[in-house]
Amino acid sequence: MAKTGSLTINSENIFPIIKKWLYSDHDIFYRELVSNGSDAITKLKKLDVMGEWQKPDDLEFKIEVITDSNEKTITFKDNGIGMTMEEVDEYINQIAFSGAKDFLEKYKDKTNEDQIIGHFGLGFYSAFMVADKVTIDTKSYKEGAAPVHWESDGGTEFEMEEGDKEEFGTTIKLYLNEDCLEFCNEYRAREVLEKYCSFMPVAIYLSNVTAEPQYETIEKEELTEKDTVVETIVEEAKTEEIEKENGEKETVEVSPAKEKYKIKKRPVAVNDTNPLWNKHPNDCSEEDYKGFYRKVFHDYKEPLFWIHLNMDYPFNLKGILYFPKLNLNYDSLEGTIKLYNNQVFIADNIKEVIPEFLMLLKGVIDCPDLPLNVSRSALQNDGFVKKISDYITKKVADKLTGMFKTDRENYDKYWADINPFIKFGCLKDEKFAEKINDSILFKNLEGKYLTLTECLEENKEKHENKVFYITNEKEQSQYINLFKEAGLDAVYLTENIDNPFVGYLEQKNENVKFLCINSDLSDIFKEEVTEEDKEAMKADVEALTELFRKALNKENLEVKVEKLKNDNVSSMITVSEESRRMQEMMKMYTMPGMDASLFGAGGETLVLNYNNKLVQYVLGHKDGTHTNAICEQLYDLAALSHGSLTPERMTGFIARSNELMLVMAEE
Ligand SMILES: Nc1ncnc2c1ncn2[C@@H]1O[C@H](COP(=O)(O)OP(=O)(O)OP(=O)(O)O)[C@@H](O)[C@H]1O
Repeated sequence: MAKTGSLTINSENIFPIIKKWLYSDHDIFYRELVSNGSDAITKLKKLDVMGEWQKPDDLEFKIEVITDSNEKTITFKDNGIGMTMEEVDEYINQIAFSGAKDFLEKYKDKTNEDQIIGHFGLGFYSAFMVADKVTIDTKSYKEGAAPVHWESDGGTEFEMEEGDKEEFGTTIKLYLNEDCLEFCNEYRAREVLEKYCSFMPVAIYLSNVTAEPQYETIEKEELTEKDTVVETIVEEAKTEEIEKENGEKETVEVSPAKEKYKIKKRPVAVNDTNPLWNKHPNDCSEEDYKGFYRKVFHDYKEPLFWIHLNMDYPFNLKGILYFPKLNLNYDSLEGTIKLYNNQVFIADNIKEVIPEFLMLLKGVIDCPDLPLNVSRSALQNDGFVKKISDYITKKVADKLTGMFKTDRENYDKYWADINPFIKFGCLKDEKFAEKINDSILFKNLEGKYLTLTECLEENKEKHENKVFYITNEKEQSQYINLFKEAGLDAVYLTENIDNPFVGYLEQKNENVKFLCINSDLSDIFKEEVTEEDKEAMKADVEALTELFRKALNKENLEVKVEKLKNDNVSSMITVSEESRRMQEMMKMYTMPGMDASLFGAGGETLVLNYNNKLVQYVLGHKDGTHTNAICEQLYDLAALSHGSLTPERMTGFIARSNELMLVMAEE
């Protein structure tokens, strides 16, 4: 007698809502049905271990996914625990369907922002998102259990009767609706299975009933009972004719006759049932880690190093985090952290669980204890989730500080790659910052990597509690040379992140001043000037200021005249530290194309070297024919070595340079 029933869900409202909910990842039913099969097998395995059931020796636990594009169906077949009729009634008719109802009630008013992590909690019912009709054929593992056939058209009414399934386990067949036919395409199926099921604990085999059968040839001794032989291939012995010493020819056998078998291609599981993160770190080789990285992230560049997370208490968490090799010019600074729940993929980069700065890394995290059937906003406020996230942060900091202490050579080597990550971490996470503080490095002019303490110590004599830094090696090359000549040191802080990071450093180290290398010319470059000298120069300074202001048509130009030790330097531009930072901020916050000088940035000073011959020439020939041109040229040269010229000034500079050369040529 067939049992029929209907659901108390109102079908008019459930489908539009659930379909909308699944709009972004409606492939998720694959994961739900495969993981139900995997759970059913895990349960049976447990019964075997407990001695309540005995696994037949020749049984291989597996899940088969069979696509049929002619019939427009997908079949999920497991040899797990199966269900009796009472169980189908309870688990499917009541629980699965009522789960759908609860879900509907809870989330019907929610928008996409409040997505449920990984969409857990709907399980079997998700089949109806893609299928018009679903059938279940199941048979419990229990002795003498009767098979059950269940079917439902549309997911609101069902029919259940005794079925004809012979082996224990469950087969679920989805008759896809017209909008979702893509899912019975074998390649699409493989793609989805690889996304969600790559590391599930039970072997998953995908097959396509409409595909041409595939074969492979094996050696005779490789044949196993599971193979289906289609043909026996007899390879004849191979012979060769050789010439004996006495000149006679002889035929010898080089390889004997042998038989090979053409067999049906052996199925290959789509998943790896024992992912590397589950193994003990001592059992994993460097090659294992690198291979796993390549396979999961399809990144041909080798990772720098990695952290194997392995925690049982107070919560269960396993995973591997890789520090990727960054190519700052081309790669966006975005990594991928894949989150799993008992080897079932949930989603990438769930920021509620994984600290934001760790998203620059690549890795996998499997945390079976995560409460995933709640919304994202609830996760954010969950104390347990916070503990997980703190644990991961701590482990990462420990790895880095450990390496700094015991393997400084490599740490120095990695610094160029890992520093954006560490700096971002310092800005984002106070606890991380605290731990990592003493392991932050600065690359100096000699290319050595120093900590802040080391840096201050080395330069104590020359510039106490001051750190000069370079933000752009090319633009600041003139200053770098001056620093080198004077035996001064500076550090490279040239990444985008360094701009906010300098602010952070100053905040943390109140007594240390951080100055951009072009912010002011240090006294070390200057000759000592007595008060009398200053008095004597005063008129010249005024004259030069006026000359340059006039020549450049810049009334407010700041001009400073210094006696620089290096008399080859004629002119330079310095930008006060405050103005430079202001400009950086402008760059970050103003619209592209907006001129930052509109906001009163500037703060430039033209420094002229009193010891330079050209400067002296200008002073001696205030009304000379070329004086104006020289003034302009000196300014442009200073601006060029400081950065760049505006398009107008560049055009003028090129024209003027040509004219000056002509003057030289005509002399
Ligand atoms: N392939 C299967 N073999 C045996 N029992 C199954 C199978 N699929 C589903 N069930 C039973 O039906 C129940 C309901 O399944 P459903 O997928 O809706 O929810 P769930 O797996 O319990 O939870 P989740 O919502 O997290 O998936 C399961 O708990 C299980 O007892």
